[in-house]
Amino acid sequence: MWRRRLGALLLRYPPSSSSTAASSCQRHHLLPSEEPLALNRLARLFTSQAGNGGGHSQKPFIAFVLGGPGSGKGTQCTKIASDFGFAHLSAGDILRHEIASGSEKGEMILDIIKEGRIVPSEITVELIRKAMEESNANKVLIDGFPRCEENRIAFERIVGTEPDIVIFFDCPEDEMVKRLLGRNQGRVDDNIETIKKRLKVFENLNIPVVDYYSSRGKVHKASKLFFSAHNYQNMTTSVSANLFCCKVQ
Ligand SMILES: Nc1ncnc2c1ncn2[C@@H]1O[C@H](COP(=O)(O)OP(=O)(O)O)[C@@H](O)[C@H]1O
Ligand SMILES: O=c1ccn([C@@H]2O[C@H](COP(=O)(O)OP(=O)(O)O)[C@@H](O)[C@H]2O)c(=O)[nH]1
Ligand SMILES: [Mg+2]
Repeated sequence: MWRRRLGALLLRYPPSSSSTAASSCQRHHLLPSEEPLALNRLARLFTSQAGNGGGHSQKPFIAFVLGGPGSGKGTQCTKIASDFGFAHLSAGDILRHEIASGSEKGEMILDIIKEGRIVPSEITVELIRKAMEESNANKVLIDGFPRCEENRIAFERIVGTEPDIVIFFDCPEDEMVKRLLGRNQGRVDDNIETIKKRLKVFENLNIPVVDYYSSRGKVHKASKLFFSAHNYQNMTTSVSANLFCCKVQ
């Protein structure tokens, strides 16, 4: 793993396309703090990772994707993965896959998910590490992880690296509840009792992770763009590009 370079992204999104991104943001009336930086900043972000010498070119570019339950992480990751050529690793999906395997570990994970609690870090990190290795990708979105500071510390210890960026979906609680109740995927945790618990866990344990990475200048916040069903249905490549550029100062 960690072998291929990041150049493909730059070839696909040269700085000259920045006017498309800018006009797209104007259409969506971003607040000043959420205005996109030029696309060449995005290009620089990736160039600096790709050009960081032998050591760095051997590890993938890692984006943690965080946000409350129902904030749109999975939906947007699918788009970003297809627009930017990232592998999309959803921590929740990986855990549900373990449940489906019928293993003893899976039974324990199911009990935890039903209650909206967080699965022990060693289990999740090991499953993510394996999935990263199997994907052999040079750009990875890790969706819905780390859920708490202990998760974050375990990832850094076991995988031996930090994320390059963190994308944070900042969505109002009432909107998240509405979306979860309408998700219709037959999930054991999309019921109002568990949703209330998940929202508490998000506030108390996940927000500190966002704050930690904010203080390290790694967080890119996406908010207004993703609230309306209209924007959601009309999401385009340039909007995904803006997402990467809305950096929290
Ligand atoms: N911007 C949006 N507007 C309206 N509905 C959305 C939007 N983004 C996602 N959804 C819907 O909300 C639900 C939760 O989205 P999902 O991507 O699964 O969120 P998360 O992974 O953060 O829990 C899904 O049914 C999805 O289709
Ligand atoms: O790193 C993770 C990711 C998920 N979960 C558990 O899996 C559930 C569903 O996670 P997922 O990311 O699928 O939910 P989403 O936020 O996308 O609705 C969470 O509530 C947790 O119980 C966990 O323990 N650790
Ligand atoms: Mg999800």
